[in-house]
Amino acid sequence: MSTPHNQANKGDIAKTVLMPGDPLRAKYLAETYLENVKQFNATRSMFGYTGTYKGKEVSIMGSGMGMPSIGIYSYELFHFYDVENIIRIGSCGSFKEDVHLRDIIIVQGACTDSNYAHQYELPGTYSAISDYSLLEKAVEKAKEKNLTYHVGNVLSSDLFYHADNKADKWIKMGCLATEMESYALFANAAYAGKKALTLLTVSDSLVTSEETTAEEREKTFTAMMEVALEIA
Ligand SMILES: O=P(O)(O)O[C@H]1O[C@H](CO)[C@@H](O)[C@H]1O
Ligand SMILES: O=c1cc[nH]c(=O)[nH]1
Repeated sequence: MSTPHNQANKGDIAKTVLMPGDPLRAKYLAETYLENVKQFNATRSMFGYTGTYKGKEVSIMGSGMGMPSIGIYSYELFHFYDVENIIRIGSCGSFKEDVHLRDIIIVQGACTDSNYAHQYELPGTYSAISDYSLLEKAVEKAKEKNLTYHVGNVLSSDLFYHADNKADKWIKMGCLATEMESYALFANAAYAGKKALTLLTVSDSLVTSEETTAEEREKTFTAMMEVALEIA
């Protein structure tokens, strides 16, 4: 079998998939950390790999940028490839003075400016949250590794470049940072009865305007990658 976006056969993909937005971050992770690696997807250059980490089977696949993109890939993984857990490993822009470059955010919930949940025709507003068992494991691992981490709410935005800066209102509501995928991932997991979590590394700050390079975002957010691999 295959889908329009994934050339894997059923059985090629592990029960747990780590998903960076950047397919080159997926390639870097697979090449750096996995043993017995097999590439299962290259359609649209959205690279996907399965291998073992400390003897445990795990897959890594890019999600692309934004909710429509992760919406497609995660839907297919959950519904057509029997994937049980997806752990997004992404970058984000900090909203807070005390959330510094390279800190880790373990995402508890995601707010959004998108209408992704409109499809469910709910009689209200859907709150997208991560799976608590995965979140708890990530917190324990981050503590064990003595990492600087924050747990909380983020904004999943349709926008990277905002015509009008409305961040202040999200900051007032307690969002720690902005990224572009978690709300759709959590909603897809809930709809499929599966589990999802997002780990983020702060790549830039909307407070101080500090930023990391594209290459740093691809290859150096290893603390987050290692937490994800350890709990997979
Ligand atoms: O680094 P990734 O995982 O792609 O995540 C963030 O980076 C992209 C924007 O540069 C968006 O996808 C955003 O969510
Ligand atoms: O979506 C994102 C990701 C990183 N930095 C941002 O400002 N936004």
